[in-house]
Amino acid sequence: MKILTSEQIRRVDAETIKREGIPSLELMKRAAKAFYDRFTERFPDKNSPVLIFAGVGNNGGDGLVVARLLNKSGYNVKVCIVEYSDHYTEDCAHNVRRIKAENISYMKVREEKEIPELSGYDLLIDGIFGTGLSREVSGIAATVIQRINESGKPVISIDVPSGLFLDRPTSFAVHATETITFEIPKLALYLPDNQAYTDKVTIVPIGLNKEAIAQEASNMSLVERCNIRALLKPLHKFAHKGTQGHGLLIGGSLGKIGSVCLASRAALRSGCGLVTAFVPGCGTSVLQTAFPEAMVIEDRNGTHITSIGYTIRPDAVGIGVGMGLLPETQEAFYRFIQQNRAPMVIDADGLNILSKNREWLSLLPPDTILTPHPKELSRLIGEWREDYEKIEKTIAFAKKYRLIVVLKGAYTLIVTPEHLYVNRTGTPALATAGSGDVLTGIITGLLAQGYSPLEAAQSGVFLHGLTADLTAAEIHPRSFIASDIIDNLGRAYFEIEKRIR
Ligand SMILES: NC(=O)C1=CN([C@@H]2O[C@H](COP(=O)(O)OP(=O)(O)OC[C@H]3O[C@@H](n4cnc5c(N)ncnc54)[C@H](OP(=O)(O)O)[C@@H]3O)[C@@H](O)[C@H]2O)[C@@H](O)CC1
Ligand SMILES: Nc1ncnc2c1ncn2[C@@H]1O[C@H](COP(=O)(O)OP(=O)(O)O)[C@@H](O)[C@H]1O
Ligand SMILES: [K+]
Repeated sequence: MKILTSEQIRRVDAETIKREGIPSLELMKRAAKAFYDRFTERFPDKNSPVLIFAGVGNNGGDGLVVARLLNKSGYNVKVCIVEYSDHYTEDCAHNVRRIKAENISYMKVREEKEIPELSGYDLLIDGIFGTGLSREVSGIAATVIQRINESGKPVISIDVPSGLFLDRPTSFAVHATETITFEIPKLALYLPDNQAYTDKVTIVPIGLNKEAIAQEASNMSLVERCNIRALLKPLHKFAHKGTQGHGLLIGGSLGKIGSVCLASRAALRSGCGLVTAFVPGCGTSVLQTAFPEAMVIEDRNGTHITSIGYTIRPDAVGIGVGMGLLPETQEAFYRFIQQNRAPMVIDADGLNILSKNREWLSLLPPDTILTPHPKELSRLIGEWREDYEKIEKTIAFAKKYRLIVVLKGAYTLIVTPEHLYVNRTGTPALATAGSGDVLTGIITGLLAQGYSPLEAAQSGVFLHGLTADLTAAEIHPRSFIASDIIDNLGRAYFEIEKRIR
């Protein structure tokens, strides 16, 4: 699904009206109905008092239609029109007349003293500003937003938390508990700098014209289940371990052998036929005991890697987890990347070694995958002031070295020289030791099976997060551990392959 800018969304909106020959009011109704359906599913208790804030633009118009729908189905709703301007859009003005005609209780707020007391409401719906926001919020709209945020009430935002800019940093906006956004994903909803404003995000279709969306060029998109489903290879009847790829995981040091165990197990569970772990001597018996399916090659040194040599021919390599930064290990890493030509994933200490020796970055074959968390990324590309700058710098870095950067986070970003992908699977359950090692293993396993680096990065990140989504009801997110990701990879495959009508 393409991520578009507010300008593009406005064009799709206008094109939908034109191409489908529908009045703009009809599109507003569709949007409000989509919001209403999701809202009533989440909040079925009709007795809970709901206050709807509506601005004077089309976001406010949506809010008013939502008020009408809720009122009609018996919800206890009141409307607060935040009159930050006298210029109502036509569709908003029409719906003000409709709520009057339908006797829905409403008030207009132009100054602070007119803002109603919020303590009597259970839920707030925010329809003050949407994609039309063009400047910092000030005046009465800012005061209302401040009150909403101070109320501590659950706030469900229509389309966008009011005040959130779609294309630049935001310093003040509604703190939404949930945003129900219309059909087109907006990048700002997925950026960590905006976490105070955007908690849960739900995308609802509103029947925008498909060709109008297709016409808009974008180098940003969401990774979706259907994309991953389409790229998964069939498992042939005559498959054998030799046809399913051989993954090699290189890493570990005394006290950090667990990381290679996790990565190797994850690689095998991702479906490759063979997995070998290359570890210092201290890791051999640990690996062979904890994970008998793996083969092990040991470094001549006991405690850390000093020289990476083997006679096997792996189809893909994952290097760096738990490896440490000792000078001999750095040397071994350098010699290895100079001669390795198998597709490669670099994580953890592999990334830290690269940030200490940036000139080595140009030795990496094109499409090598780096999987930094934000701290590791900053060591590679330097600090950033805000997310948009971070993304710009990451794209420049990916272009310069022709790499794929998997920037891990609540929403992991997959950055290639040409495109930015946003992954939405995963929960805070994944904020647990070793979860990144598992991701490295999964991506290595997928690469070994012959997926392209971009496919492996996308599907690896998607599968990894999906395990947490699927187990949310049975493994409490607090007690979920990295091995649970591995144990549920098969389930994630089932989910992706499931036919959906
Ligand atoms: N996507 C779709 O296809 C569909 C979209 N729909 C809905 O339309 C919403 C977009 O509506 P919208 O364009 O009327 O803008 P909205 O956000 O209501 O703002 C209103 C006006 O406020 C102004 N303004 C801006 N910043 C300001 C500020 N800081 N302080 C004060 N004023 C400020 C600015 O006007 P200006 O003053 O710049 O002339 C702006 O036009 C969208 O989010 C969705 O809910 C659905 O109905 C149908 C399908
Ligand atoms: N709140 C969250 N929501 C979704 N995914 C998360 C969240 N926190 C962490 N993750 C995921 O968990 C993994 C953590 O990786 P990393 O920080 O390298 O952990 P470790 O070093 O312990 O292995 C990443 O894939 C990241 O995207
Ligand atoms: K809003």
